[in-house]
Amino acid sequence: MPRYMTEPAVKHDAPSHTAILLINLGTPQAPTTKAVRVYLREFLSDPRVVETSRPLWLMILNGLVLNYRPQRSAVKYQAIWTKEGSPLRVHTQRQTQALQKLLDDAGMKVRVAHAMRYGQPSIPEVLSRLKEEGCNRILLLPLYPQYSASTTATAFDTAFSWAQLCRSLPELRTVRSYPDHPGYIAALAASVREHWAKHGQPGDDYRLVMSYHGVPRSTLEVGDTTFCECHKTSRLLAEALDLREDQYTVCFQSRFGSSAWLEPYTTETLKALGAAHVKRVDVICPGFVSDCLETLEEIALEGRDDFLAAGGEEFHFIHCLNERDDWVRALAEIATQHMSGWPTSGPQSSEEMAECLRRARCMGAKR
Ligand SMILES: C=CC1=C(C)c2cc3[nH]c(cc4nc(cc5[nH]c(cc1n2)c(C)c5CCC(=O)O)C(CCC(=O)O)=C4C)c(C)c3C=C
Ligand SMILES: [Fe+2]
Ligand SMILES: [Fe+2]
Repeated sequence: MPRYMTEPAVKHDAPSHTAILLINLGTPQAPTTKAVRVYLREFLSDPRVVETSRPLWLMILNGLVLNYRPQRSAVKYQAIWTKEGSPLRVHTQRQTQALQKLLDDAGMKVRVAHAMRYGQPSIPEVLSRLKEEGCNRILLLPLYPQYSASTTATAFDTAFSWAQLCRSLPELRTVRSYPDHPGYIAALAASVREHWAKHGQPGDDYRLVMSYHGVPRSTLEVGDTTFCECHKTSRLLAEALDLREDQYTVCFQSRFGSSAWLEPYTTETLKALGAAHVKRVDVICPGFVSDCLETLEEIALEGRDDFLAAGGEEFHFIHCLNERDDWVRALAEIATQHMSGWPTSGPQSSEEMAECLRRARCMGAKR
């Protein structure tokens, strides 16, 4: 068995293309215990996600977590599942289509595809397809504005593992994070202002709660930058909205297991705000650009209950950016900045290939 993939026959005059690969987390195929177990097994076996010692963690995962969590999580997925499927998948597909249309309308010749880190369509599968289609410049653009080793780095690891098997490598570029991109911040601010226009301007007893997906606190101590990037986004969003420091709160949700995660926790924050008789909270989740289980269930349903049960009066959830025009424009800007120098105006013949053809050096090559 050859170690590296066999390449299609060389066509010296074949056009080469530029592609953007949007990468998201992935989601179960169905809101059933079985499908959620398959998804969680792949997700939670990733050493970038759970850094506990392997043998110990695999015992806990197989002996406990995969026996109990899939059923509980499936009930939560059922509460948010749509006719078209999982919200995370639906929004990622729509973002892909919207970005493709925007670039087409702008006259750019760039392919846009998406892949999921867990489940389908997988990163290796989509990279192989793009390569077969002649894309030899591929920009990896994770749909995570803030960097985290548990999301961004594992997506890149997967792409690079695929690349390690390629004989003829495409050019690969990565977008690490974009927590302060002006277009991203402006789209978030516009979504809040539109929400205020619809539900009334906030009064005195008001808090804009900015909730991000947490990670174990130990990862901050060893150099993960999630915490700082979340705070940077929050400060810029508050500035764009002219909010005073006492009008907004940053917190972290989705804690998994019993170790300490980034604090303050969203659940405790909402309960404390309710108990302190803050009349109204609006919750926005700037770290998620597609509505998903963590926003539609954990915040919009559970978070609401927590706040109201603790004594709060009015709770609103502000939807993720999803396929808002201003967000798709921001994505296009982020991608264009990172594709700088790459041909994006039409199918190109590689100069080296043309040169090779001119000199007839490879004319005898069978492949
Ligand atoms: C076990 C540790 C986890 C880490 C670390 C983690 C980081 C992390 N996750 C997201 C984004 C999403 N996570 C989602 C679901 C989800 N996350 C974990 C665990 C960790 N995440 C689990 C077990 C689950 C599955 C659901 C459950 O059983 O609770 C989702 C939603 C997926 C969907 O299908 O809708 C997203 C999105 C980020 C951004 C992040 C690090 C910053
Ligand atoms: Fe998560
Ligand atoms: Fe959750």
